[in-house]
Amino acid sequence: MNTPLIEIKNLSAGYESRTVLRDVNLTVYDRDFLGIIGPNGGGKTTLIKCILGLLKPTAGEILYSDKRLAMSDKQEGTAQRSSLTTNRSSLKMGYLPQYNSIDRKFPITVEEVILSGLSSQKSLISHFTASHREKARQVIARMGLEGLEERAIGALSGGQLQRALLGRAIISDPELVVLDEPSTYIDKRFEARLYELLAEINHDCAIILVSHDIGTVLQQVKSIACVNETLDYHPDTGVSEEWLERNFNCPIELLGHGALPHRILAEHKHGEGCGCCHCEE
Ligand SMILES: Nc1ncnc2c1ncn2[C@@H]1O[C@H](COP(=O)(O)OP(=O)(O)OP(=O)(O)O)[C@@H](O)[C@H]1O
Repeated sequence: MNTPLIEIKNLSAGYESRTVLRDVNLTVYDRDFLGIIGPNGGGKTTLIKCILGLLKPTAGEILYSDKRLAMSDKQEGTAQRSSLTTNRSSLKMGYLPQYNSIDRKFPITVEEVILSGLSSQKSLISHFTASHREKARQVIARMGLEGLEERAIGALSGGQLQRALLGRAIISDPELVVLDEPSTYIDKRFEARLYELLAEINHDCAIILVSHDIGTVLQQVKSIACVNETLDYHPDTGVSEEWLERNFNCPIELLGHGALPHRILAEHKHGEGCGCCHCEE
């Protein structure tokens, strides 16, 4: 997993005149499983938007892996150039957006949502082929959505909709999948399956997972970054409570609880720079 897929250098970003991210540096590797945690409003989604090209950074740059560059150097026997480029489309990415950003009234079925993950593989006016539909059928089965193919997304439960959106994110066999809070609205039964699926996908695809659930994230990922205006990267999951507290500006304790560790916040005064979830409620 030593080949960089994405290199973020000295990135700053924000909205109008407000800077949300400052001087962020991060490398995401081939088959990495990077967890992104951080307090509410710390800039996690903003970072993802920059990676996906939905928001232009105000400073710095993002470089993306281009396998074709590396391949052509190999075939031509020329010296290997850097296979990183500023061209975002050189890297195949899938994206599962935050649940609350989805318009559930949009008249589209489960099968259509999943197929839409293959839109870049056909022209705007051509139809999906039989092999596209077969791929969608396999993804629907993998997501446990059989029987719901023709159902409109407005008539799905929150968990079913999340699964349809995850199907859309992975149907194109991306090199990187970005998941923003994937377990929100997913029931406990499917949450275990979700992490199994992610482990399977991770055999040949890198994953960036944004989550508030620190305990679960630490169990699943290979490396971790905390975003709170700046980014603090940890190459493995052996983070200390001190590391978490420094990054969250808030006391945090990690507890072992059965098979799943979880977090509690130690007694503290809410407000005034405290970024803990409770203060947002
Ligand atoms: N489109 C926007 N226009 C203006 N400000 C925005 C916009 N989107 C986000 N922000 C602000 O930028 C800051 C960072 O937001 P962002 O969504 O990146 O944080 P986050 O870490 O993902 O938060 P959460 O954990 O609550 O999802 C917040 O203060 C938010 O209000």
